[in-house]
Amino acid sequence: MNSLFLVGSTALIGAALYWFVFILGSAERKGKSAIDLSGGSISHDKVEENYKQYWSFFKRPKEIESKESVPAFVDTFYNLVTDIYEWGWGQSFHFSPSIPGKSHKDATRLHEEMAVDLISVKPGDNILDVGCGVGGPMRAIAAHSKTNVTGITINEYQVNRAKLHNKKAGLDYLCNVVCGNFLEMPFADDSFDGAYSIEATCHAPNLEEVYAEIYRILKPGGLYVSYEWVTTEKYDGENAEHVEVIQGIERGDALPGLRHYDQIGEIARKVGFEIVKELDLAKPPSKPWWDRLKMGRIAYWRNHCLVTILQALGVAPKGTVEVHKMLFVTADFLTRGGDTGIFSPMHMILCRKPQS
Ligand SMILES: C=C(CC[C@@H](C)[C@H]1CC[C@H]2C3=CC[C@H]4[C@H](C)[C@@H](O)CC[C@]4(C)[C@H]3CC[C@]12C)C(C)C
Ligand SMILES: C[S@@+](CC[C@H](N)C(=O)[O-])C[C@H]1O[C@@H](n2cnc3c(N)ncnc32)[C@H](O)[C@@H]1O
Repeated sequence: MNSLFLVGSTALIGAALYWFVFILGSAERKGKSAIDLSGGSISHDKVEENYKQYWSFFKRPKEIESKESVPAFVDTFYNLVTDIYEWGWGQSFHFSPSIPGKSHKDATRLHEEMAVDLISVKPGDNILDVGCGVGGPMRAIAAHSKTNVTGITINEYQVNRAKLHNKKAGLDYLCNVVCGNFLEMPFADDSFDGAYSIEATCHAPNLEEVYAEIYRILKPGGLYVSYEWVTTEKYDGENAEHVEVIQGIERGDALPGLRHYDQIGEIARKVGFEIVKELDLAKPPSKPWWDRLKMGRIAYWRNHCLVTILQALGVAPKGTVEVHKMLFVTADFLTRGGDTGIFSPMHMILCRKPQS
């Protein structure tokens, strides 16, 4: 009787643990498990120190405004968050409008495919992914368009992750990744047929400099599309709640300062682009992009427990719990930005480099 009880309760605890770790929360394939969480290119014992260093940037706002220090600050951020993003969100580090009846994975892919459809490229063309992360969009875009995609990211750890995923997906013959700064790209003038950036150029202290670089590397007549993070027409700089939400988003997402939506077209024109189309993809009839963040709340709590246990066991580096907490708080600011309509992560701008 006693041994039957023991076997029964062990099986029950095992099943509960399995449910807690593997079933609870989003069911998407992430390709990264909690036991592999690292600090990117930062060594295990330096993660906590680097997290403190990340926060110290915000104590010296003048520094994150200077072009020279921003790439290092963004690089540190992505060393700290890349594994957590992949584990808890997937290989595409961006938002997309919810689509009734479709999974997050499908909605994400459709949002990515739309970018390459907009730049009207053909199979065999060479296109650039500006700020490519671990390459989720790049792989979807290469598979959909059969173009050769080169991705650039400032973070070396992401380069290695992206290359590994490209190989695993059998797409390394179309996808190439380089480590570099999008403010000074290692590419020749007029060398790409098209370019896109998905929620990446918001990290630039000066948008004009990235747009000028993209303009330089595009062939005349080439198209560039960007999904920009912006404050909308609803944002009021005198409203304390608005300011709190936007500052929260900037601090939790390594942003040197969010731009207002009406600055984007102006900057693109200034560097020489013709504006083909400009539209906030978050606006109705699109369904809320922030629904996914709201629905993930139970999973975040589960993740917090797991990260705490793994850090206590020495499996996850010291500092991981703090980084996870920061993201938890950021998710709330982003949701408030969406609910109030003062923020959009998908202000789309489609530009052409003139023929002459
Ligand atoms: C474009 C950028 C990144 C956008 C999003 C991909 C990420 C913004 C906030 C991130 C997350 C917040 C909460 C995390 C959660 C607490 C954790 O358990 C699992 C991962 C999160 C869901 C994480 C995932 C990625 C984000 C949604 C910026 C940086 C310009
Ligand atoms: C939020 S992620 C988006 C990644 C990818 N576009 C996606 O949607 O999955 C932002 C990306 O921009 C890159 N990035 C930010 N600043 C950069 C810079 N100065 N030079 C190159 N890449 C940069 C980051 O390294 C990261 O890969």
